[in-house]
Amino acid sequence: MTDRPATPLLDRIRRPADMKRLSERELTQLAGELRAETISAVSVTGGHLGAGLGVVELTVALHAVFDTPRDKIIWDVGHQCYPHKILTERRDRIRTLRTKGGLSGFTKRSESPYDPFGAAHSSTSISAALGLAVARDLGGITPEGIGDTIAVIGDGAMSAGMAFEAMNNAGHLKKRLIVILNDNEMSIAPPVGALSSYLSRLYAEAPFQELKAAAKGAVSLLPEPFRERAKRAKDMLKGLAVGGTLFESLGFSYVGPIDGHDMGQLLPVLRTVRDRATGPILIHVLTQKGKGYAPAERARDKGHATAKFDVMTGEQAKAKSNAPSYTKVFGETLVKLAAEDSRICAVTAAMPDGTGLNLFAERFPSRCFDVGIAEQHGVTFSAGLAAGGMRPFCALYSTFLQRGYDQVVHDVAIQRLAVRFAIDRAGLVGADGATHAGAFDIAFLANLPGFVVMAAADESELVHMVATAASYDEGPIAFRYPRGDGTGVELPETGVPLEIGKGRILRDGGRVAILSFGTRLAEVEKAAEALAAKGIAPTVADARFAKPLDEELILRLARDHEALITIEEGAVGGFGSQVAQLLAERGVFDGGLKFRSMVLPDVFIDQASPADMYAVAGMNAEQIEAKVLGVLDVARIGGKRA
Ligand SMILES: Cc1ncc(C[n+]2csc(CCOP(=O)(O)OP(=O)(O)O)c2C)c(N)n1
Ligand SMILES: CC(=O)[C@@H](O)[C@H](O)COP(=O)(O)O
Ligand SMILES: [Mg+2]
Repeated sequence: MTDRPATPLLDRIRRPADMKRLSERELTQLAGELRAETISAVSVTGGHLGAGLGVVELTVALHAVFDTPRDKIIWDVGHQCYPHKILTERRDRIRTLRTKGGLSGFTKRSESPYDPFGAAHSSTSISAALGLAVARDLGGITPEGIGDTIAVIGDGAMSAGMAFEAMNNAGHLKKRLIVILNDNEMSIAPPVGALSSYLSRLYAEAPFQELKAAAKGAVSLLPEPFRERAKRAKDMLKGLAVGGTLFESLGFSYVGPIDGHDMGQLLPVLRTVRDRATGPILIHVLTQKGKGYAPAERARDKGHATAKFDVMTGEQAKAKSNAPSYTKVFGETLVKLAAEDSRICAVTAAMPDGTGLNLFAERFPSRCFDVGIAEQHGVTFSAGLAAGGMRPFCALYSTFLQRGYDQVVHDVAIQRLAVRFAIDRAGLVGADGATHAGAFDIAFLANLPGFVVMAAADESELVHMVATAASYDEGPIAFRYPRGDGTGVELPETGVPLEIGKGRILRDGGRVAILSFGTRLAEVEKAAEALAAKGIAPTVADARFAKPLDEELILRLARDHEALITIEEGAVGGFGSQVAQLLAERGVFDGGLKFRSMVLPDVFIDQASPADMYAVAGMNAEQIEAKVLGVLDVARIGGKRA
């Protein structure tokens, strides 16, 4: 008789309550199965792999020890939450991650009661956990009740100002609050900054943990022994001499560091904290990003984000494209310009590869600054560079620039400092969904006095816009471009600065003019072809600038056409609203111009492919065509009116 293979433990776990009776050995086994399931799922969907693999044991231990969803686990950023989703009633949908109609790649309140606070932008978890803890103590009511509130925050996310604002407040309020610092010595790129060095120094070399705990009278909080990965005793002892860790100075009890892959350390620490903690406590957990999957462990980014891949080899599916990405075009163009101009420097907030500034950093390390996840600081730091006579390019994703808005207004715009904002991931981005949509920057920049706001219609235009920004010293200037590959147009050898506030006409047509701002131009062109075939050839123009507007061009289009339609990859309040304001001010509507503005709809659009998201937004070629037919009141084939 052969032994039948045991049923995987994971198959018996639908929700955390099913884990309560498992032994430490079984929980360790469960973690192994959970890791394999996470790898298998992400191999099918693509997505954030490394961060989740690093917290598999921590996820199991937290759900085994705490009583979720009454106790609230708040995953910072949320990109590490796939194992958590598998354990919290979502395993059956885990292979729909990041797809249309599927699970979000981040935590999301509307998706599950086990996600008490949604995220995707970093460093919000401690504030949210503190808010929940205070609500609990004030008698706040939620469907599941509120027990412990636990923020799990990475070493990268911990570098952001928000995390410190929250700790400052928590140390003052002295509420029972648990912060788990998941220290894997990685952000997306290797972490930078003094805090990262400080955290490194907190690791121990010798049995300093017992010594430290004894010094604080907290030995009972610590399991024996704490020697794993111990390598930094001296600095720790120095820390003790001056009154403890930074976290203790902020009013937190500090426990750790402990090995976040060892259930034998995680479980007793979490149980002790659960049973004994009174005020705010920080547990410093050491983990390895990408843990347990060799291709991720080996990768430079530790498997931070991946396309679909072959589990056996780790080989990722490659999208075929004949065109470079906008990001690469930006990075390469800036490097060329910086070779000629020693005043050009570049700033990224923890996204050197994502913004293309890795190329700049390689070539001009002393002029490239990764400030960590610190967009607010990045903006004001750039303002300082500009005030000091440099030509800073502050390269941020549109969605993360939102973090630095007051700095854009107060530190840059009001002082008319010539900071160049390179705004990547403009418009809808696809699998990252609503949290990462670059929907608002046109509106929130174009309403600022003195700001120049451009959008590239293709990658060749982007080259010219980088050159325009480099040569513009009169004040702040921004140019936006989307995630992904360009259209394949030929690239100019060098960029030629554009005339500020001047657009261009691409096709002359008849009754209707379509004025595009940004990369919807390709869809507009397709629509124009289809319309021409129906005998309604439109005029097509590329505005290039949302501010200052090309008033002459716009007024001419309005005068010479029965209808004018604007289109942009942004929310209401942006380019179309600026045009409408101009037309209203100049009395153009009094003459009966039919005006339509195609903008992102007033909803947050969930993840899907960019094309599907733009279909939801009503902005693909067919929908542009329908808009034209509708405004001209032309019946569509099939009898439908637009
Ligand atoms: C405000 C903000 N800026 C940038 C990002 C992009 N981002 C996502 S994860 C990440 C790194 C986070 O590092 P860490 O907190 O250490 O987590 P790990 O991936 O190492 O687990 C960054 C920079 C973000 N999500 N939010
Ligand atoms: C979690 C996060 O915020 C980033 O990792 C983001 O997913 C990066 O997106 P890109 O793939 O567009 O660089
Ligand atoms: Mg990290």
